[in-house]
Amino acid sequence: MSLREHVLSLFRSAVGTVRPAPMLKRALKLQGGGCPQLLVNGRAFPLKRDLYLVGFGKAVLGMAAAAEEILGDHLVRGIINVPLGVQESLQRAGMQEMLLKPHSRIQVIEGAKNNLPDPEALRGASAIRELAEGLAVDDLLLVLISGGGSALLPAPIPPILLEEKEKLTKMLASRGAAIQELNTVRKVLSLLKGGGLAHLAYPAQVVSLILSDVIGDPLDIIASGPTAASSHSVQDCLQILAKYNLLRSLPSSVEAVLSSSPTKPAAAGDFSHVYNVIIGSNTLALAEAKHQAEGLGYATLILSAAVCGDVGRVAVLYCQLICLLCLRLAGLGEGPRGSEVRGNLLQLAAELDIPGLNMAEFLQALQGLEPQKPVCILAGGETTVQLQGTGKGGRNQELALRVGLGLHRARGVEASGLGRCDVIFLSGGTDGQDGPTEAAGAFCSPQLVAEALREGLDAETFLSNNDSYAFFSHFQRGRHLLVTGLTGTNVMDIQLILIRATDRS
Ligand SMILES: Nc1ncnc2c1ncn2[C@@H]1O[C@H](COP(=O)(O)OP(=O)(O)OP(=O)(O)O)[C@@H](O)[C@H]1O
Ligand SMILES: O=C(O)[C@H](O)CO
Repeated sequence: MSLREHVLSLFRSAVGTVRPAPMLKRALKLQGGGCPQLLVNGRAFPLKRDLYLVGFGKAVLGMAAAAEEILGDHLVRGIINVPLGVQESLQRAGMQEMLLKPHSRIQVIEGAKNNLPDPEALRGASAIRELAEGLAVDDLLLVLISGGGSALLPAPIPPILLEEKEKLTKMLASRGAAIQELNTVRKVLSLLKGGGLAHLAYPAQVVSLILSDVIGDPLDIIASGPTAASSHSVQDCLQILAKYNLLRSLPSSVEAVLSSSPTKPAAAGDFSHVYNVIIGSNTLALAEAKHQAEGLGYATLILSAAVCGDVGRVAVLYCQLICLLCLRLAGLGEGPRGSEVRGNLLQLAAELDIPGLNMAEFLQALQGLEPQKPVCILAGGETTVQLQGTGKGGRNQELALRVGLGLHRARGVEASGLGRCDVIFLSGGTDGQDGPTEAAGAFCSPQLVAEALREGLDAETFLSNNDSYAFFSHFQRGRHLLVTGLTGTNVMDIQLILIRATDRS
């Protein structure tokens, strides 16, 4: 198999493991018989009375279909809020397994056009709220949560109006607020976020199955943590509003809610009736790909599942890493060039401040890999692109093109080692859609930019207009685009590097 076939198969296996059906089957089991119980990650919850289901998020339809299959007649009723048009697109894509059966007990409400809260999402949130409020002590509420859940579960605290909350969210996002900041504000202004849903469901047992689309898998940030204890207070919210210069332009309704909010977050003890479990994440996807890569004979290491920061700087990090791996395979890793590249990597890691990444330890682990084996490095996370141009692209295609350009330049450096290795780099969105394009991402090699120049395509010109999709669609008629179609899941993005010594026989 070629490197290209390997890299595609590894990406597919990473995504496959966090698809709704396999994920739900791993996490959730039903033990029937006289005293039926639900086993969630091995923990038993007796089904004493009624079992209900609610859910909200972009991947929740497939999760609900898989859950209903497992729960069968034990499920009394369910309500899920999912993105507008998702049933039709899954139908069109032939993904029947992600759709509910005709006589499903789960009601589907579609809303949140363009990932923004709207009256439909509000209607769905009210229905979920009513269901939760009506639960009794021996009931069990299964909650399915995935990315996009914040917009799909709007419940502004009165007198805040939906439009006011939407406007505030939009302003924060357009001023560059990170998801952690955005959701810290959302939690304080909502009846259901920040643990609100879990409170309303009390005294029923609440079990939440969560697909994480946030770096580090923070329970209180993913979909704004409707069943998680919030670690933030109203002061944190005020600080964020001040940072983005919004304190003076707040509607009076928001001011009223902020001034009457409790100053301390709820105690963890208030959540003793709740079991939150992450059933899918970037970390899990990378672990599966690692397992597969080892099976294919690669010496494999995971760099991090939290790679974030400016796409340009992240591209430099990957280029330097590839250069180091090539030097190593060429037996030049310990020379002056190797030391220089290691120094660059330590500096870049410090600058990017990737949560949990210890670059010195990673470099140490690299040295311990079997020297003759081909190498596979896995990573994941979400970069940021500051749009300068008017072109079409996504952060994964932009990253792949930038890495291609960096490797092209590095090939010119004496004793780079790149000429002695076959290299492939892939970056892809696990949801199957990178930005507003039909591709999930793209791959590159050190030869890509030179080959494109021969076709009259200048990578730098495309990059300066954020036009990575146009570049990859034209180059070799799209051969380097990663096209998977919608996958029905989302655990951010994945990057894969495969390197082996060039066969000179
Ligand atoms: N022309 C472009 N070139 C590069 N990146 C782009 C371009 N246009 C949009 N983007 C990036 O694409 C991202 C939005 O796309 P996408 O919907 O895949 O991501 P998202 O909003 O994080 O949603 P999800 O979490 O569901 O993947 C933004 O981060 C934006 O910066
Ligand atoms: O819904 C949200 O808040 C984001 O997708 C993060 O989970």
